[in-house]
Amino acid sequence: MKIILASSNRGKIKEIQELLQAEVVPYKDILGDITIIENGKSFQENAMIKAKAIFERVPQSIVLADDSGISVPALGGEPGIYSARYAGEGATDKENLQKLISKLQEKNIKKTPAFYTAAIAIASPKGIFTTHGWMWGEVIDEARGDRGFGYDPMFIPEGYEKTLGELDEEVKKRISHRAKALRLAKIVLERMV
Ligand SMILES: O=c1nc[nH]c2c1ncn2[C@H]1C[C@H](O)[C@@H](COP(=O)(O)OP(=O)(O)OP(=O)(O)O)O1
Ligand SMILES: [Mg+2]
Repeated sequence: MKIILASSNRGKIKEIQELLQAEVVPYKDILGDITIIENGKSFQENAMIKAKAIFERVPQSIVLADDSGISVPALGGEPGIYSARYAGEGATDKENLQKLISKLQEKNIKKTPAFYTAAIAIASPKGIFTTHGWMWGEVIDEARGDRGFGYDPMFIPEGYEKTLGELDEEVKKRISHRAKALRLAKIVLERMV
């Protein structure tokens, strides 16, 4: 079964290709660049917007989208659904990470609880389905290590002492928000054939 991935984030594409035991093709390989406006009010809405935008252009296919981000309760839940544009529209991963580090530093917070959320949407001829996954841990006021992507160098998962930038990639594959949401998505995909 071929799955079209409605994402242009390389870190996500790599993780999803490794986690789903199926042929996963990024939409850009089929359709080229498309601008999708993520103006939903939740991770779930944004995942559905992305999945539908690609499905409309390739009907009869199976399209999977991921909308995700990190939330810090001590900062009122920031950046949440705005994670990709925290440092402004078109900001890089490094700029967003630096902005979150600066916010913690401004408040003299060295370490505070945080969680990642992933919403997966699957658009298919059988309808649209969504799943979620979460990963709890803490964020720190500096970046350590260069594994993973996005906010990973400042995120320490619960039960560990190192950041996802430092930990073996196998750890993230086992416990991440995306891994958990994809485990549920696989159950949906099994019923597509
Ligand atoms: O496991 C993760 N490890 C580190 N950072 C992460 C992770 N998961 C999401 N994030 C961050 C990256 C980005 O700042 C935002 C996702 O934003 P989001 O709109 O879903 O993705 P995106 O714009 O990068 O790619 P696309 O929409 O094409 O899938 O949250
Ligand atoms: Mg996005």
